[in-house]
Amino acid sequence: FTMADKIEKTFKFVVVGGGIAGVTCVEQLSYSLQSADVALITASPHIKAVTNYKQVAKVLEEFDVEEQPTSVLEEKFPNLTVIHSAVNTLNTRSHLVETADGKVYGYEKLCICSGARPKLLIQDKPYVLGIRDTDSAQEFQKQLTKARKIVVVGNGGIALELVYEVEGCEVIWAVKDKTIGNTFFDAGAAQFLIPSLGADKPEREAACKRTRYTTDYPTDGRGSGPTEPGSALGPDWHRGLVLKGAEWVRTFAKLLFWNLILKRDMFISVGNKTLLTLFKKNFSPCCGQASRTWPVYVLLTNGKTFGCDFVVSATGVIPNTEPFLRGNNFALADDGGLRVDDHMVTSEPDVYAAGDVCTACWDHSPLWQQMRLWTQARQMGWHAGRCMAACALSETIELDFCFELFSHITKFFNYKVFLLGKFNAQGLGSDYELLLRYTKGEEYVKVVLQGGRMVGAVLIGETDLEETFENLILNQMDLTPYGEDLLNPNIDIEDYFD
Ligand SMILES: Cc1cc2nc3c(=O)[nH]c(=O)nc-3n(C[C@H](O)[C@H](O)[C@H](O)COP(=O)(O)OP(=O)(O)OC[C@H]3O[C@@H](n4cnc5c(N)ncnc54)[C@H](O)[C@@H]3O)c2cc1C
Ligand SMILES: NC(=O)c1ccc[n+]([C@@H]2O[C@H](COP(=O)([O-])OP(=O)(O)OC[C@H]3O[C@@H](n4cnc5c(N)ncnc54)[C@H](O)[C@@H]3O)[C@@H](O)[C@H]2O)c1
Repeated sequence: FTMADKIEKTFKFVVVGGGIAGVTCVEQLSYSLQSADVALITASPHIKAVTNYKQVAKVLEEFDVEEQPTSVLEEKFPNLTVIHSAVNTLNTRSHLVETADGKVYGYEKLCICSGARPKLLIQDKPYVLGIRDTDSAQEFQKQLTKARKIVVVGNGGIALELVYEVEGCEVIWAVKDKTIGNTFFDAGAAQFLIPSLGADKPEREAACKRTRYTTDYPTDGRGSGPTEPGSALGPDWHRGLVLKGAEWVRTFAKLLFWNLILKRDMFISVGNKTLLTLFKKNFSPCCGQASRTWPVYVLLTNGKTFGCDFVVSATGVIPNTEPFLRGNNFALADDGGLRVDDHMVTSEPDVYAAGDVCTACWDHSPLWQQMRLWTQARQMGWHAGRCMAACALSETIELDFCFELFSHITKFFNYKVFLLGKFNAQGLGSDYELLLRYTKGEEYVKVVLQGGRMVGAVLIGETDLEETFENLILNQMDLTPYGEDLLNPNIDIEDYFD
């Protein structure tokens, strides 16, 4: 039998993936073309839905994210069919997909929203864990309840959240960069945040304008199996998970500033007895743990060795492209994502992609960059849905305004964080100026100026400057006459520009 002999049904639109990108795309399609047959094929039994969406300013947005049963979507959109299975094969020439249960579906237009998975330094379960979906977060939590010491490798969003949240367990944080949080922060912002690592956490968390991740009901292992990745966790994923180690005492993360480079070949994971013995002979004890043996040892490139219960590899993501590549001719970007143009179209005819699986390869606005984030997954899914519908109706649409300016609202170490534009002067070379305002423990404000115009900003704490700064970046006003008054706390900057 060929795939074509087994076709169950042909849909006008098929979307693969029940994460934020796929669900937003499906909603957009089902809403714009109510008579069109739409199918959502997803490996995970639940979908991620955006709720309480709020536009904070012109591009800054916030929303909650709920894990919902797929029936909620089907009830809302009568033209939608949800198929619970993973896509195993795609044939772009015949416009067919085959799922893990052997069923074949035809499509006129397809959107791939299969997300990404952790880029683990080494595959060695249960000693090396990645965190992506509900199952992997629960596995981490389970292992942590028995752990006395863990090693966290990586310096991005997940590592930052973990070293702050984990309690009752010693944390060795292996950072290869000179400062912490390098995917979001420069050295100044890192310096501002570091004292929070050693401080007691506040009893009540500060109210925070950020997207929130919730599950409606207790997670009980209904999640997808190991070969079927679930949707990515998102903001506040650790809320509701007790992240306590075995000793049940509050210790603070140990920040080891040794400028480590942890390369795959230097990273020794030991389930292997020979290595363990060999290793123990040369093992130079540290942190007063001389007499203990550990399930796994980690050798860092600075020559230090640490024993621990397990390692968290929080070292970025790899787009989930594999099932779609065989036999097709997709152009891939350097980061492994499916290359898409400004209409979210891949290099294969009638195939679109959105969210973490794709790489935005259009000419970006000078103030936007792709980061694999919740907000961008929503924006791309929405834009892909609009483009697919417009194409079916022979209409043309422009790239949406949200891609004009990068914006991200989040929270680290219990501080509100707003990132705008070229917040770390990305790609500006040396042709920029920085203005800084720093009040220890309260706020960190950084403005990036180029040619007297604001091109980026980092706001940490309760600054209330986000809307004004977003405006100043979007309108590209010459700010030279205001000089350093721009950040003068005694001047109400909003009145200034009204
Ligand atoms: C721990 C953690 C914390 C995060 N925190 C934040 C944050 O605070 N702020 C923020 O902006 N972003 C955050 N992110 C990033 C954010 O979650 C992702 O960028 C976003 O969820 C990506 O959405 P997506 O729809 O592209 O992919 P995913 O959410 O990964 O969804 C992919 C979907 O595709 C399905 N799928 C995969 N392969 C197949 C297949 N072959 N066939 C059928 N279905 C398939 C999966 O089951 C899943 O439903 C975080 C990520 C993690 C892991
Ligand atoms: N609050 C938020 O916005 C938030 C929170 C968590 C996760 N996320 C997103 O979720 C995704 C996954 O998070 P993540 O933290 O794994 O990825 P990330 O891309 O944010 O960070 C990866 C980190 O790993 C480091 N790294 C890479 N290879 C390494 C190696 N061999 N040795 C040591 N360090 C190495 C990088 O320098 C970088 O600091 C990202 O897209 C991230 O943006 C966002």
